Amino acid sequence: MEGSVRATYVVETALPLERAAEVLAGEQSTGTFVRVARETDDLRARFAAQVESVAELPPGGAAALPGTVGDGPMRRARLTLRFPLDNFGPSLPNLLAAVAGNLFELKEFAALKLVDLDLPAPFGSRYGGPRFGVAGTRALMGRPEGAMIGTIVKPSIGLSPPDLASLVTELAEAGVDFIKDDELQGNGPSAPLAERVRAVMPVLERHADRTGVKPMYAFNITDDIDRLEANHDLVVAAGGTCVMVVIPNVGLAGLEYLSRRTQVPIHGHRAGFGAISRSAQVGIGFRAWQQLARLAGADHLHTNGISNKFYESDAEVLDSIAAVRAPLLDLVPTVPVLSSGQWAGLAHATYASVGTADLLVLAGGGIHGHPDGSAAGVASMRAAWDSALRGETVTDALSASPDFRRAVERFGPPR
Ligand SMILES: O=C(O)[C@H](O)COP(=O)(O)O
Ligand SMILES: [Mg+2]
Repeated sequence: MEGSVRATYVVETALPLERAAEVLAGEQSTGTFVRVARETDDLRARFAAQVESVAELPPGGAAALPGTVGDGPMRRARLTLRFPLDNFGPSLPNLLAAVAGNLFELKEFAALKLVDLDLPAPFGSRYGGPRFGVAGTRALMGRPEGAMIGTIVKPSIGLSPPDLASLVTELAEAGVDFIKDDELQGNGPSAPLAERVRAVMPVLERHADRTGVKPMYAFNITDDIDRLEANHDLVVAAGGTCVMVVIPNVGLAGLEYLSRRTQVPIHGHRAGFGAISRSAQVGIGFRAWQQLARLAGADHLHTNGISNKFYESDAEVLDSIAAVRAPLLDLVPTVPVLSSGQWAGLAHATYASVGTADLLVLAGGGIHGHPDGSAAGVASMRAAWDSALRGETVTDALSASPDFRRAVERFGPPR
């Protein structure tokens, strides 16, 4: 099969950098720790991964990964390997064995993080990517332009289905575009998926009959793979227009399985992603990972937002949003989902940095924690985003919107 995959890593090692790169390339393609009998030059020429570039970086200063060997000074580098596509074919699980497999355990490396991927066209042919993306999501939620404003049900767990129905009624009347279950609310016995669907969908259907707009509700259908289809069907049969999965928990193969069958957009939550990405010394960076999630079918993908409650800096968040918006193998564009500690006061700064309204901006605490309640929280978000999109200043927005002014009393000064 023609073509190759380029994988870029940030590594740290006490070995000479070129030697370390060769170890990595050999171990992850044809080789092992010694040259073996049938590893002919011809075989290596066809299947061995090639070192494409090694660029030294300033030292990172972080502690070496456990078990690292070597006495020499640690050197840090960005290195790119090229893997023949023939080694694994356009299969995401098998690609991962090569570009993100045993290599994390090699003792020659004090740091090793996969930071980017360049995948050839056959991946786009095999994986359909998002079925709905930005345009399909906008059409279903009845928001042809402007920022898509959404919320997460909070409290995350504990609301009874009738309480949930009453919250959804308030949010729909306030003009929210999107509501989602929290990732913590899956199919627990206190509020099973089927009961949540039965509570929420009649509210949204009645609202749609009255207004012509059905806010999108992402039901969290995360579960074992053999339950995903039935969970999806339950939502769709009741008129639901979105399903959510926690991608690290169902895995790329689970997401892909669902994507082949789905009749509605898939909201991709990234809870757990921090375990593979937070360390600068080991794991997979968002630029690489988001490509896999998009190929496997994520219509919406969490990127965090600026000034979030997690560890990522604004620069990292903005890079993640840019990564999701960058074209990938002719796939339909995925919607970046800005979530985590978001509220109205971040709208102007976010829009100034990203320059697009093709975003799903979610505020949980930032809406339900509004001093005047959830509806006022939605109104504050809408006022701030509409103002930002009109090119006004935060001060303009504050003087025009009492709900935004009240939000500031609770959440502090806007950015
Ligand atoms: O699932 C999410 O995206 C988070 O629960 C965000 O919640 P928050 O807006 O209250 O931080
Ligand atoms: Mg959450």
